[in-house]
Amino acid sequence: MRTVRAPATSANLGSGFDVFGVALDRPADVVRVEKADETTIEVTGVGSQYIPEDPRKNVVGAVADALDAPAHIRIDKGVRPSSGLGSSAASSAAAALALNGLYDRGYSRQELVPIAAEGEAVVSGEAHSDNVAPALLGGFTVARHGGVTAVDAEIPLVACLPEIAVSTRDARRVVPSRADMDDVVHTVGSAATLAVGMCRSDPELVGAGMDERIVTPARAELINGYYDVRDAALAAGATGVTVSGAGPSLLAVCGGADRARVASAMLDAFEDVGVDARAYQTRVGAGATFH
Ligand SMILES: Nc1ncnc2c1ncn2[C@@H]1O[C@H](COP(=O)(O)OP(=O)(O)O)[C@@H](O)[C@H]1O
Ligand SMILES: N[C@@H](CCOP(=O)(O)O)C(=O)O
Repeated sequence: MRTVRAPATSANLGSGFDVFGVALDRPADVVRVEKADETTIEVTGVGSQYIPEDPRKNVVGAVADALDAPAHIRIDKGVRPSSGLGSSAASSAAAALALNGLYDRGYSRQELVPIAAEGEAVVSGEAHSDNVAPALLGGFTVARHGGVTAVDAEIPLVACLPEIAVSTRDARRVVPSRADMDDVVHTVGSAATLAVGMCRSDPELVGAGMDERIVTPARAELINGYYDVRDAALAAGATGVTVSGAGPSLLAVCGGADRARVASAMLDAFEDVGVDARAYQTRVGAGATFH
């Protein structure tokens, strides 16, 4: 038997669409695997009523297939599905690491990234690895076609999750297929700033580098109160705010001393538009760990 905890993640960070990701210190999924003749799945925890236990529909079924590692898999969800916090990726990454250990497959964490990404294809139609990469490797990650680069960063964060469900599949449909060159240049400048900020653990640079004009405005439309909550977080001291993943969560970067104030400003702003929400005061954290 093997048990692995894998963290929530936030991917894109505004300017790094389908490329940048960070592991969050909390919340997390816990996945336990035992060898079996065929794969069966049990799901408990946050939002488990919305998660299929059929191995063809649950992301961990695809990961078990990819590793040729049939198992009884128990998932204790800490990351709500359809949250923009890499819920499916947390399960995929945890299952990949746990099954790799259970069956002694010997893959490195880097090698497990495309395997865990097979799980993402089950729910969003694409094997994008910008969530599973930080869930496995921790820190700030850059996922490109040639592989993944990861760096540790000390950055305080607030992830604010409203009681709205936005599926990644639907939120990918609103992404424009073309962009103006001015906006592309702006995005490159932001992305470079953000990457430097992560390497320096500088919340000002990371916040400034989240500014993006192509994908974020299209997705903001799917989140009731997005601009009010963003502005409230900025007024409370956040250095940058964007849609977390495909939404509906918002991710704010700030100095450690401002985190509680930013979290409460975001919650109040959601409440003002009649939306219940919860806020995680968190930071860039470690990747999946064995228990
Ligand atoms: N192990 C799993 N954990 C979370 N969601 C899962 C899992 N397996 C399948 N799903 C399905 O994936 C969808 C959530 O994934 P997604 O829309 O990408 O949200 P998130 O941003 O939270 O990962 C839901 O429809 C859910 O039923
Ligand atoms: N790059 C993807 C990330 C989706 O993240 P999720 O946490 O919402 O599943 C996208 O932006 O579509």
